[in-house]
Amino acid sequence: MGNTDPVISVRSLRVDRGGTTVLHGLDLTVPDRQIVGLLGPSGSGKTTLMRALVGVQQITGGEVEVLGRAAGDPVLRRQVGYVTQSPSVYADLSVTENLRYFATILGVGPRDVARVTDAVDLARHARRRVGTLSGGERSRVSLAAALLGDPQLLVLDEPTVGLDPVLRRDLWDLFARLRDAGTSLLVSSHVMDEATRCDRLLLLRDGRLLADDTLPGLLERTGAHDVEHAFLRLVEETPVPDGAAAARSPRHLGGEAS
Ligand SMILES: Nc1ncnc2c1ncn2[C@@H]1O[C@H](COP(=O)(O)OP(=O)(O)OP(=O)(O)O)[C@@H](O)[C@H]1O
Repeated sequence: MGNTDPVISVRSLRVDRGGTTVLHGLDLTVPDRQIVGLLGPSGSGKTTLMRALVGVQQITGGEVEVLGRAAGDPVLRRQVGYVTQSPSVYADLSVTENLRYFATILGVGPRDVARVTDAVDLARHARRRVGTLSGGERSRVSLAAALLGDPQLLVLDEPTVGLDPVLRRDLWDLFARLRDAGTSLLVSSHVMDEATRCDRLLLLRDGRLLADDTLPGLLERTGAHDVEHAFLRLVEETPVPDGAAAARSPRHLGGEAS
């Protein structure tokens, strides 16, 4: 893979969950060494797309390529770090104990534990049990675990949810440092103002991509003054596909399997 190749390339991706189509033929790319924001309301399909990228989601159709390989290829295990929405670390172990445990699974050494502890600025809490840390500190432990294999790509599912503005800013500063050090990041959020921290944006709604653009490009194209209004304009402009209107009618509400 050359330096200018995208780190993620998705073609005609379709995913059905519980008998319902939740991703409707997505086409998108994520460039190397950028922070790409995956923005969309709750239920728009962000987690499903991320699961497909890391190879844990069964897909109905299309192709998903990550770092030049099919998503889920075992070689990608160390090259792609994935942080899910729910905590993936043990509350009753210390920061270091957690990281040593995941380092053993990945086959990396203690030097990497120290490296990632410093990267997320948790050295002073290294001996604290994770259960006693704040929400933001706990998120950083999960992120540190994802950084252990020195991944080329980080896939982060709503990492700032529930954090106060200061912690959110600190975490976005950390993402920018990781990007500057050569990592590519795909970060999902339903907080539209986090768009300002991203190099590019993917706007998702009801399992369809409304935009794949930079923030300035998106604002210019829609004539909106912020991403929230750009999103609303795109929703107004986008024709409702056949079947989608019926699927949203009250008769169908609550009838979907989960
Ligand atoms: N296991 C499942 N079975 C059936 N439908 C599911 C399942 N998991 C998710 N869905 C549905 O798929 C759609 C997309 O869900 P997904 O979790 O990908 O959205 P999201 O954008 O990540 O939402 P949030 O921001 O709330 O996490 C939703 O309509 C959801 O109800």
